[in-house]
Amino acid sequence: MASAAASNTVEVTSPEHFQQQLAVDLQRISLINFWAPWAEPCKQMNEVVLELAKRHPQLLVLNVDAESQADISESFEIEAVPSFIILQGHTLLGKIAGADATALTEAISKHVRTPSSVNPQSHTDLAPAAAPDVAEKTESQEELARRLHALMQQSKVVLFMKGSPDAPRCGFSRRIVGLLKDQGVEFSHFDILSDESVRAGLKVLNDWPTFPQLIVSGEFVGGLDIVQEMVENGELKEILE
Ligand SMILES: N[C@@H](CCC(=O)N[C@@H](CS)C(=O)NCC(=O)O)C(=O)O
Repeated sequence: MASAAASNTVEVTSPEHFQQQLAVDLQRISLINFWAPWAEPCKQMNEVVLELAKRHPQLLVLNVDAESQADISESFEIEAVPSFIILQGHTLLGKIAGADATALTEAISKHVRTPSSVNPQSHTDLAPAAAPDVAEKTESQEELARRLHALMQQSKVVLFMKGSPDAPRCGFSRRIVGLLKDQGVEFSHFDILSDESVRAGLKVLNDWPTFPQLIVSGEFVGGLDIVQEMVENGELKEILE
């Protein structure tokens, strides 16, 4: 990583290396920073992590390149970068998804300063990144379907992705943005990480389990692989005419 590392910071090079680092002291609190070199929000959070490492010398900071260390990312169910895991030994204390510097700083202060008050949680106890609000809970299936159709028709080309075109939070989303920009396609976007109902609903509506999802004239076209193929065989240009 570009920033000068603090002495309690380690760049993880393999799952074995990761395990070795944790095993040195199972009482120690560690902060795992899942990041990617291409993601703008990670650059900003890497600075926050560096400051936290300096402020708390007893903390172990493990920087994990989420894509090159995919096995580690999968074992913590990391869906997007940046994401942070706080452990004591192998015990999960917390998970923070997204570039939320305040939440990360507060969580680290809590666990590092008062280790005896730590209340370990299991994976299932963890609050989701964004708790569903009341509107989400009370939205009926019909209302959600209407909202999804409206979102899919907000402009001729709509990209449902993780993050935004300027700050994608998944490599697949980053690549489709690059493809569309290379082709000079104008599009609007929706960050599915901001709305769990939209994320789940679109998978069902479009019968497609992943993101990105590209919509043209209100119709589902495909994910990254399909769009890549359509760029190569000229079909994307045809449907945009
Ligand atoms: N091969 C797929 C790759 C997309 C993919 O695997 N996306 C995953 C990771 S970003 C996903 O959306 N998983 C479901 C989810 O996160 O809700 C494509 O062509 O678009």
